[in-house]
Amino acid sequence: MSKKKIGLLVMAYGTPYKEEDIERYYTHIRHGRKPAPEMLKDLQDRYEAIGGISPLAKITLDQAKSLEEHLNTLQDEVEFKMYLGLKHIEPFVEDAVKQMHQDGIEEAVSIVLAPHFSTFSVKSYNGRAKEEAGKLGAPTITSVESWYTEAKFISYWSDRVKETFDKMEASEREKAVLVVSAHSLPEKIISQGDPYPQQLQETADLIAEAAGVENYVIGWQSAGNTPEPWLGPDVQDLTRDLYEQKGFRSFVYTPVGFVADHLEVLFDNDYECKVVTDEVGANYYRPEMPNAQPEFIDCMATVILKHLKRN
Ligand SMILES: CC1=C(CCC(=O)O)c2cc3nc(cc4[nH]c(cc5[nH]c(cc1n2)c(C)c5CCC(=O)O)c(CCC(=O)O)c4C)C(CCC(=O)O)=C3C
Ligand SMILES: [Fe+2]
Repeated sequence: MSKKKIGLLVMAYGTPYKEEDIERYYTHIRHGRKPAPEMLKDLQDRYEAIGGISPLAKITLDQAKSLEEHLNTLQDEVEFKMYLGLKHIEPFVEDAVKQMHQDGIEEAVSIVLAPHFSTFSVKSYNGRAKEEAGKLGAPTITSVESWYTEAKFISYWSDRVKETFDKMEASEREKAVLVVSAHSLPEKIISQGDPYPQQLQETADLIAEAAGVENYVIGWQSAGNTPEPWLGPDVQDLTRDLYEQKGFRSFVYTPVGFVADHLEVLFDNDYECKVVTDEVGANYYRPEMPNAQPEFIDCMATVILKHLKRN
């Protein structure tokens, strides 16, 4: 008898594949409203600054394929078949669910390539997937809602942080601070009881403890350009304040709300935060993102297998 097939729905943000895709991608992010020419230009310039286009499309696909392959080597009971579903560009989340349905997949497990739960991110991905599956009548999808407490996730980052601090001379280390960050969201999520800010704080506590780092803070980055208040402090302001008020001279940035090299890291950290550290004369460190490193793929596979055992 052949093994039971389980759909592995891997969901991620998505990125323009080529420069001409930037406008329609941005329009999709803005719920169908075209960006004003100066907003579009600003985004085009940021992509230009990181090499014209983001490496994210390739990395996401690599992560998803590696996860499928690794899951199929770790166990022999079921066969995982991967479907990639993106939030803001094709293949959309709905396309992936349609494809699973066409392929006769009856059961699926979904994971979002973002460790923390929020109503804005993980809930909307899973909501879209389940709505489409509901319309089609299949597959049944169970979802991993967050995975930031997975020991292999914490150790990925605490190992990188420890390596970074270990390379410093003792005198530098005394004046070094770890900045643990995620994508900012509108501040109103707090009054709505969203667990996102608390989950980032917990992540920071776990990483700092495991790495033996005493000086650490959480911060928010990449906030949207809208009049409403966004979660703060922003990592750039935070850098300046920590330099001026606390005397820190080395900054180690770990954007743990993301899992890949993309615009928000390559520009918002590696360019924007570095502008501030350069200006004040502080040292800038940003340990490697997980991307498709085997250690990280094994982390996500562990999360999936634990989830299936429980559900
Ligand atoms: C929570 C969250 C994550 C992490 C969780 C997850 O991964 O799901 C994330 C990741 C990403 N966000 C990305 C890109 C963008 N996000 C934008 C705008 C926005 N993001 C938001 C939220 C998030 N975003 C929000 C609330 C907005 C404002 C929308 C509005 O206006 O209502 C904009 C518009 C312009 C700008 O603001 O920069 C862009 C270009 C890329 C791809 C980068 C690349 O291509 O390399 C990635 C991985
Ligand atoms: Fe975003």
